Amino acid sequence: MVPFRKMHGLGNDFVVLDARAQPLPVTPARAAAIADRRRGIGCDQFILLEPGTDGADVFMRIRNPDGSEAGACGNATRCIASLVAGDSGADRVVVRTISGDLPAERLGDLWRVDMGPARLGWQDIPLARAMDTLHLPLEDAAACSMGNPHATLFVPDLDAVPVETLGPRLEHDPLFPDRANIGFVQVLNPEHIRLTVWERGAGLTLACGSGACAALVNAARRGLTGRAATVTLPGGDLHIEWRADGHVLMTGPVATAFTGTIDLDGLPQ
Ligand SMILES: N[C@H](CCC[C@H](N)C(=O)O)C(=O)O
Repeated sequence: MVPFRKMHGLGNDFVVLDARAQPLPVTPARAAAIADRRRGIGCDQFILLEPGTDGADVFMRIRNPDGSEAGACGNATRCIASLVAGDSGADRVVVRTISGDLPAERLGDLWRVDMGPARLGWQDIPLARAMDTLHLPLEDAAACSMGNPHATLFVPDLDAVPVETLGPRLEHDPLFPDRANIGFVQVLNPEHIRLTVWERGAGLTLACGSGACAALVNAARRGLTGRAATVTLPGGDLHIEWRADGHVLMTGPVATAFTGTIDLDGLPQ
């Protein structure tokens, strides 16, 4: 039996397994089985902690409920920073992902993460061919990478958007060879936007940290907001700042819902 921790950031929820002390046999199929909300524990992302090396306190591997691997997860980064800090009492933690190192810092009850630079080139996202990433020939979306692919659509009324039909259609559009996370944004004012995200490999979530970063960056590139704003998601608020050096800072809460144990050997290979 292996202990797990169920955490969430604004209702974007995670099952966390800790393989820092010894490796755990978690295949993509097993991660998907754990993420299943009826047959498993249930989560938007499955997180495996591996040992940190040279400058990183921990390595965070991220899987979606469909078993696919993700290069970034903002809400999980805050949760994992607080979990790792809980061991040592540290106020600063470096979380390494397959997309790079993410320094995180405690700010009272909240955690702020340097999510790295927003990448704006069409190859960075990636898109299928060379084009202006600020105006895609697909619903006039804007795209950028936060270590994972994001497209942002600007809409006048978020409540009128059929996210559950449009989301999966755009996620799988041939314009996105690696698929994409699809964010729907309503700009309330230059310091405040609303966002709902249809996540690649996960579907509709209550919050998406990297999606909030991408939404603010794309809104600022369009001149719809300044370089810092509150992003209101269905699960609550994040504060996002696109720093002058291109790095994006995300600030928000962390929570543990419960802990338990799971029999990995009982899961499909
Ligand atoms: N919930 C995460 C993003 C998961 C992204 C994943 N769905 C992908 O395939 O890139 C966040 O807070 O940033």
